[in-house]
Amino acid sequence: MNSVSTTPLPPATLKDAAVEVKGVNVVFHRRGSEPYQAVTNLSFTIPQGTVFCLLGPNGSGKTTTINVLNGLLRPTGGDVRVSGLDPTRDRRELLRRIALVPQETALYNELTGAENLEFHAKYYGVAPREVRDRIAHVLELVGLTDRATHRTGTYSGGMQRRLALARALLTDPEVLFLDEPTLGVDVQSRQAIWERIEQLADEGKTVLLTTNYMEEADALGREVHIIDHGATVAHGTQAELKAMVQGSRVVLEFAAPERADRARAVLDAVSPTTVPSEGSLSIAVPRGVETVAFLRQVLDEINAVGGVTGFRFSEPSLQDVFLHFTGRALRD
Ligand SMILES: Nc1ncnc2c1ncn2[C@@H]1O[C@H](COP(=O)(O)OP(=O)(O)OP(=O)(O)O)[C@@H](O)[C@H]1O
Repeated sequence: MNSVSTTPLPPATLKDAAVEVKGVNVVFHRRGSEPYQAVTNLSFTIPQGTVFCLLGPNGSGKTTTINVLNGLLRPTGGDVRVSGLDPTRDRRELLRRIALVPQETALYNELTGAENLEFHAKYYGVAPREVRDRIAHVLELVGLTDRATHRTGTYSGGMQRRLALARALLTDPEVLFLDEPTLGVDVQSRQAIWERIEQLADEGKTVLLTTNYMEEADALGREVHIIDHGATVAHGTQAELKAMVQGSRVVLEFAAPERADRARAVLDAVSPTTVPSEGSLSIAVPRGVETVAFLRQVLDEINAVGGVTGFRFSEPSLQDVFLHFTGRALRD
């Protein structure tokens, strides 16, 4: 499942690049306020048949980038190609080759799952003789065959997201854009969606997904591109990104979340901390001669706060990479 690779990325050639983004800028002009630069000099290439994660906090420009790629938004500057097409100029042709799963699933809650798919298939011109088979196929893919005749208003959030994915697959797209595909989804559905995404890439489809879940970016794909305030923070395979962060981390577990909060206030002065889960803190430990002195200082500080119930070392996560480059946690 986890496709972390330690080998460097081979350069994508123009021939096998499904998505190319070069120096893209997006500036929004908002009435009564200064122009707002939502995307700054963004560049990346996605080879065909791979999964690519755009990881960033809320408001970092992920949806804006997706809108540029599917031709909804013309960039202020830069160059974009999707399946070799210019998304705004060749939008009609582009829409035949791509599919988008937006954050809002926009299903018809009064219709059943199968009826939602049928409506979409007809709207997007799937050949009538193929509609039934395609619907059965995509329902099977997302594991919703047995709920096909139920109204989607009765589906859980995770099931609605899976149906939205099925809907996008009806037209057999070459490239799929998934905007935060597991936002607010339960753990089981999340796992099912991750598996489908990897399977799609194995079948030759190209998938760009946005997320602000670092676990998602860790679990999926060949390359992660981290953005903040619309600009690139770092990019590479998961292993390459983690290798950019020097040293191990110490994770401290506390008896209660309030204790962890108090310790964080104290320890942030020593080294920026992250919060892997409520009631615990993760602190970067410098390598080299200062390691022992650093650990002694941390232990002295938390001894004063009290309430520590556990202590372990851990290797860097993508959260740590984000913290390393921006000075703050992804989800702060
Ligand atoms: N049409 C618009 N006009 C003006 N500002 C906009 C417009 N669309 C987005 N923005 C601003 O651009 C920034 C990036 O927004 P965007 O929706 O791309 O972020 P995001 O990373 O997808 O966030 P989230 O994770 O919350 O979905 C935000 O500050 C947002 O308010």
